[in-house]
Amino acid sequence: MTALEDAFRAISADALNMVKDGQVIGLGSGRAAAVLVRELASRARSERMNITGVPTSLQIRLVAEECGISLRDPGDTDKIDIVFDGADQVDRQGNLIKGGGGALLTESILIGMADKVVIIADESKFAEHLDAPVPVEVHPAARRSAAESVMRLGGKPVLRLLDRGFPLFTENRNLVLDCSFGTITDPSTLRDKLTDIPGVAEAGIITRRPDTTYRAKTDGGFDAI
Ligand SMILES: O=C(CO)[C@H](O)[C@H](O)COP(=O)(O)O
Repeated sequence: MTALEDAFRAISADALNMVKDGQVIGLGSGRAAAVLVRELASRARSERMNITGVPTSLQIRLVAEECGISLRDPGDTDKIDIVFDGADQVDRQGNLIKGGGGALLTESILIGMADKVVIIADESKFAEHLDAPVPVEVHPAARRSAAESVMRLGGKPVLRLLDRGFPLFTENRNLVLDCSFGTITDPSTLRDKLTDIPGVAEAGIITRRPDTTYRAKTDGGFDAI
């Protein structure tokens, strides 16, 4: 196990102190979320807590199923007690870039319905301002028109491809444009402009400030903001 995985496990142990019996828990996607989900399952078992997980992707659903967490579909849920998720970048104000795994639409929906948002990211993801490419989920019929609109906003869109040049399709059968804007000084306005583009299902900028943000350190330690 790497020091970073140690840090994710230590963070999970701390973060799971927030979870109470009977709660509905949003399960984010990615590596940090996968560590937390495994810890959640073992905590729920050892403390005999009855927890319902709501997965943000098939990736995390598979992890949760393997651990025996009982699950509910996002579409059957209107309220989540706590969502635990990762992030691709975190700025000083707590704005996030998400969608590195292509699960941005459901992640954003769960963050929107959660009472509490907890983010776990390694220290390389923290920056003064957001400047990483913004994943933008687009309907295939808007592949070109949405890319043109992104360019008019000053962005450089790149269609996300898998190995051998095959395009990535999200679980919603959409495409992802990874859009570079340089330094993003006004994430909220950029998010609004991107989500206004016809055919855009979601933009991977989250402006809801997390209740807790954990920073995993490469020496195995962590801190919380
Ligand atoms: O937004 C996401 C998936 O769409 C992930 O939360 C994000 O990519 C971070 O993943 P990891 O913990 O593997 O670095």
